Amino acid sequence: MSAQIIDGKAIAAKVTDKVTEGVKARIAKGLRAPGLAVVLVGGDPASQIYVQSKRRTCEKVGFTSKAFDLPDTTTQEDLLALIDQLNDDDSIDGILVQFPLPKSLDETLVVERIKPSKDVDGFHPYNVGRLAQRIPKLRSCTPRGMITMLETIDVDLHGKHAVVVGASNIVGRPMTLELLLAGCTTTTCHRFTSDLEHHVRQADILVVARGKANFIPGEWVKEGAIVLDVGINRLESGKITGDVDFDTAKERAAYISPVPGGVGPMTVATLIENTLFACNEFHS
Ligand SMILES: Nc1nc(=O)c2c([nH]1)NC[C@@H]1CN(c3ccc(C(=O)N[C@@H](CCC(=O)O)C(=O)O)cc3)C=[N+]21
Repeated sequence: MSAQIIDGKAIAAKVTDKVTEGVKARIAKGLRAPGLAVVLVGGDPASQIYVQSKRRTCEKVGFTSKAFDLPDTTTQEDLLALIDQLNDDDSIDGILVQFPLPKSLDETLVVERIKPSKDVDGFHPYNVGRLAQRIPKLRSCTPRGMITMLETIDVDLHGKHAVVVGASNIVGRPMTLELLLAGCTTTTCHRFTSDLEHHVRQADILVVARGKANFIPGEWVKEGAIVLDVGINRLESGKITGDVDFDTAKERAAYISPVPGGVGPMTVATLIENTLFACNEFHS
């Protein structure tokens, strides 16, 4: 049996269509369009591609998108001053500062400076804490996007064993919190996990955010599992691949998300969804 492929690109398109409707509804009521500020510091080529895709999607759904491209030499004070200015700007509902930042800048200070109501990445400790206490407001885009993917599958998550491989602040940890909120029993694996294979083999829901091609062999995937692959690894051939050995995993899984065309597009769609939410809920 071969798994059903979870088409992240198609699900993301549905999400952004819904946001387009939401923007139109605002305009029809005489309200302003939502505004997203996208801040990029330095010229990392991968970041430039992601940022472009976010800006393009903003325009497609009718948002006002403000681009800030700052040089590598930007100081901490300069960046914090820009965030203060955007926090006070009534035409801006969401502030996205693309990560990773150049090493001279402190990502924690930056995240904590963004007003929680404009934190459309869902990285601020306030928003992560809300999720941890089952009262989410703005939710981290990649984890929330994966929950949207799971909602398209006819499966009851209650009591399912979800195993998350990776414990980063932006994906692994908030994904564990999302799955816990959804009623799963959760296991989080990380660099100190002693028997990764044992844990992965137990997973009804397997989420992998490790950043290493073919990190999870298909034979480890439980028969009938749902597999969500967050990895984006560029091979020497130029091809992009995930963290799971897709070809063998798809023979065992019931559902599996591909790379590209899986979780990645959902991240962008959720950012857009979060910006409309912030606009309607907090700023109007
Ligand atoms: N403040 C901040 N927020 C982020 O959300 C954030 C960030 N920093 N830094 C980098 C990561 C990475 N990320 C991706 C977004 C879209 C795709 C995406 O759309 N990928 C496509 C294309 C892949 C490709 O061709 O490169 C796909 O998987 O099909 C991937 C990765 C957001 N991130």
